[in-house]
Amino acid sequence: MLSIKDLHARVEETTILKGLNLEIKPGEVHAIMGPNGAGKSTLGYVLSGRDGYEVESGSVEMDGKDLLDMEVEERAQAGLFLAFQYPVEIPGVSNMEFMKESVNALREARGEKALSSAEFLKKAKEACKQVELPLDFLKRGVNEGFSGGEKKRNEIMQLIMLEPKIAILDESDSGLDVDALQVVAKGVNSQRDGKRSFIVVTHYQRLLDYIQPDYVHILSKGKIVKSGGPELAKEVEASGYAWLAEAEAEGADA
Ligand SMILES: Nc1ncnc2c1ncn2[C@@H]1O[C@H](COP(=O)(O)OP(=O)(O)OP(=O)(O)O)[C@@H](O)[C@H]1O
Repeated sequence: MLSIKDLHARVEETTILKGLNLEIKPGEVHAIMGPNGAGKSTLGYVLSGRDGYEVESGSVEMDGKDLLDMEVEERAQAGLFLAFQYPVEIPGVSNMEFMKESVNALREARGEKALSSAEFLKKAKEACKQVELPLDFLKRGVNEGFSGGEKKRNEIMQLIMLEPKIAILDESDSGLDVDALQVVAKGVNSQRDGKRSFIVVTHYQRLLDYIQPDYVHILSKGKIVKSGGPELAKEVEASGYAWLAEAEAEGADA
């Protein structure tokens, strides 16, 4: 589904991703952990085609198509969903208008019929209920005045509505209280259908107690240096990242 090969990318003059490889098959959940500044958010931004992030070399294919060659909207139309670490506010545009436009644009791109207002509202109400957001949120400006936890619930609501093929959730546990964390995890789990894939960027093992990943990867200095199963997240929780520096020192000595 998503195949990242030897990806090198820079922001401004600094190369951040330095040979990143990652293969994601349909239905898989991959957790990405790693020290601050490792390049985790950069990976999400590069995949989503954010301005200012320049690919130097390597390739990213989604369902066999060159993702890096696509415009931002084309990436979304191809089925990529990126939940930003700090979702943007769009004052003056209601959540409802924004979501309806987005959902129908994607449905059109998939060759599906646009949802009528009534159909959209029904689906949106169900999604709000699922993430425990009051319906009033649909009338508010996009992310306007939302608390951190509300923004995250809103993102998961968008995920449920947009039905992407692959979702990248960045720092999904940042600032979330335990209840919100569980709501987010429940929302994600409800979208796991054996076909949809997820990349979950997290610092904390506790999120992975609720969202069971198939694979855990450690990103350090712009590349994945270790991959394993859920037990790898438990190791990180227990012993931090000191072993990374030791492994690098050993590598340098060898
Ligand atoms: N505009 C920029 N100009 C120069 N360097 C940048 C820019 N944006 C990000 N960086 C650098 O890129 C590196 C990787 O940042 P990134 O946010 O991807 O790390 P991260 O692994 O997500 O970190 P964290 O866990 O702290 O969120 C950092 O050293 C950061 O300072």
